[in-house]
This record gives sequence, structure tokens and C-alpha cells, in this order.
Amino acid sequence: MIRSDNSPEQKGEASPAPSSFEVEAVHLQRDGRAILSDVSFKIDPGQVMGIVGSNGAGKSTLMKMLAGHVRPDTGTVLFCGKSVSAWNPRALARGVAFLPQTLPTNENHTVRELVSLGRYPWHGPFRRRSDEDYKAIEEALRQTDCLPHADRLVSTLSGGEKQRAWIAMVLAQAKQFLLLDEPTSALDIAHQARTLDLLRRISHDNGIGVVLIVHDLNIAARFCDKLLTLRDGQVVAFDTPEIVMQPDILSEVYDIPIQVFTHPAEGYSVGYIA
Ligand SMILES: Nc1ncnc2c1ncn2[C@@H]1O[C@H](COP(=O)(O)OP(=O)(O)OP(=O)(O)O)[C@@H](O)[C@H]1O
Repeated sequence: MIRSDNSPEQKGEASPAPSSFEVEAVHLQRDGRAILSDVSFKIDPGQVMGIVGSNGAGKSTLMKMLAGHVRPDTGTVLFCGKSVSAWNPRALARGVAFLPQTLPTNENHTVRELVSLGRYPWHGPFRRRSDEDYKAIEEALRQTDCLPHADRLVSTLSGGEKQRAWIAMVLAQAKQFLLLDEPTSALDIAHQARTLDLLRRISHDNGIGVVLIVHDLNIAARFCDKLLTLRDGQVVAFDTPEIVMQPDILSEVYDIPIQVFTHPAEGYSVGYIA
């Protein structure tokens, strides 16, 4: 079953204009096995899209494809109407930031220094940071509530503070899309909710697209505008949480019986193993 609701060109190192990711009929094989099969969807800026599905379903591979780190065997991945692989890497990095599942250890930097690294695609190796760079760094620190500990070493932060510092770094970097592979995996339920709420606000207030991989279905349903469900590399459903959070869809995605209830106060759906 597939359910789906389903730009200007960039030249050289010009800053990208606002636009979408369009994934069309993507296939990828590894070791003779299909990792992604006929995956298609479109995601616009100003929306939060959650990718959900069981372990090994292809979520990280799909996100790496959006980031341009993995090329499809067939099919297309377009950003601003242009194939991701055809982009100048620095120009792409100004539009799209990718935070992988395993974070590099930059723990000897202060939080402000870490966030400053996000500006590299803008000033490059030879130019000094501009006023605009400094403004973007301070704004990202402010939006993520990192200002109070901006001068502390990353190594001294709690897990939640660290996660926010990395989010600040990608926020300082990219103007159009943040690709976040399990950004809340190490967080308790309160920090998960706060981080997802922050990403949702950043997305809606600034017109930024956020694509994130998340395992907690209830958190995904609460904070995402769209959910893309993957099973064995295939899209089972791509739509709003109201449409996707159905027992038949979720049971198919995870291959176990799942019941869905409506939150008594908030009205959104939550899923439980039946
Ligand atoms: N380079 C590779 N060579 C062979 N197999 C690969 C390669 N990369 C990924 N795979 C396989 O593709 C499948 C999808 O991997 P992927 O990391 O995208 O899954 P995932 O949905 O993100 O899983 P998880 O929830 O466990 O992180 C897995 O079975 C994985 O072993």
C-alpha cells in the first residue's frame, strides 16, 4: 500500500532559494538486496517530516540520500529542482544541513565554537567570519536556549544540552532544510518533547524544512506535520499523522498488532502494541 499527498536553479556558490525536496521512484541495492524500492515523496520548507519504521527499514539510508551522501541506483532526488548530486557541495550545505546518527566528538570546543563550525560553508577556508556569520551564530544559540552555556566546553554539557548545541550548529548552517537522524535518541521523554517542540517552532517560524528519524511513534505523531513510514525499504504511507496513525498502517509497518487511541486532552493519536 502506498499513500502519498504528494525551483529555481542554483549556480556556483549562490545561496539557494527556498524550495522543496522531491524524491521520485528511488531504488537502491546493496549486496544484491533492495534497500530502498520505488520511494517517492515531496517535502516543502516550513514542515516537519518524521521518517518512522522498524530497524533496518532504510530510514538512515534515505536520509543520507537526501543529504547527497548516497546516490540512488535509479530514480531522482531533487533539491530546488536540481539533482542533489549536481549541487556544488558548499552551496548545498548552505541550504541543507545533515546531523548523522553518530555525532563526531568535538568535545574540546566551547558551544559557541561548535556552532561557529556551522558557518564554514558561508565563509569557507580563506575568508574571515562576517557580521552575518556572527549574527547567525548568536541567533542559533538564542533559538536553542544555548546562550547561558555558550562559553562552556561541550564535554561539560548534559546529554540534552549537547543535543541542543548540535541542533544550534546545523541551524546556524542551513537556510532551507535540517536533516536529523534520531536527534532525540539519547533524551528522556521530557527532553524529547522539548527538542521536538523546538524543532517544530524553528520550522514553522522560519519556514525551514525539518526531516527527522524518530522511533517514538507518539512523539512523532505529536510534533510532525507529515509522517513517512518505511517497511523493508518501501513506503507504506506518507501523509499527516491523522491519516498515518491507523492500526492497519502501523501494524503493517512494524509487523505486530498495534492499536491507536486518541489523546484525551490534545486530540492527537497515540499507538500501543495490542
Ligand atoms: N553499505 C551497505 N552495505 C550493505 N548493506 C547496507 C549498507 N548500508 C545499509 N545497509 C543495510 O540496509 C538496511 C537499511 O539500513 P538503514 O541504516 O538505512 O536502516 P534504518 O531504518 O536506519 O535502521 P535503524 O532503525 O536500525 O537505524 C539494513 O539492513 C542495513 O544493514
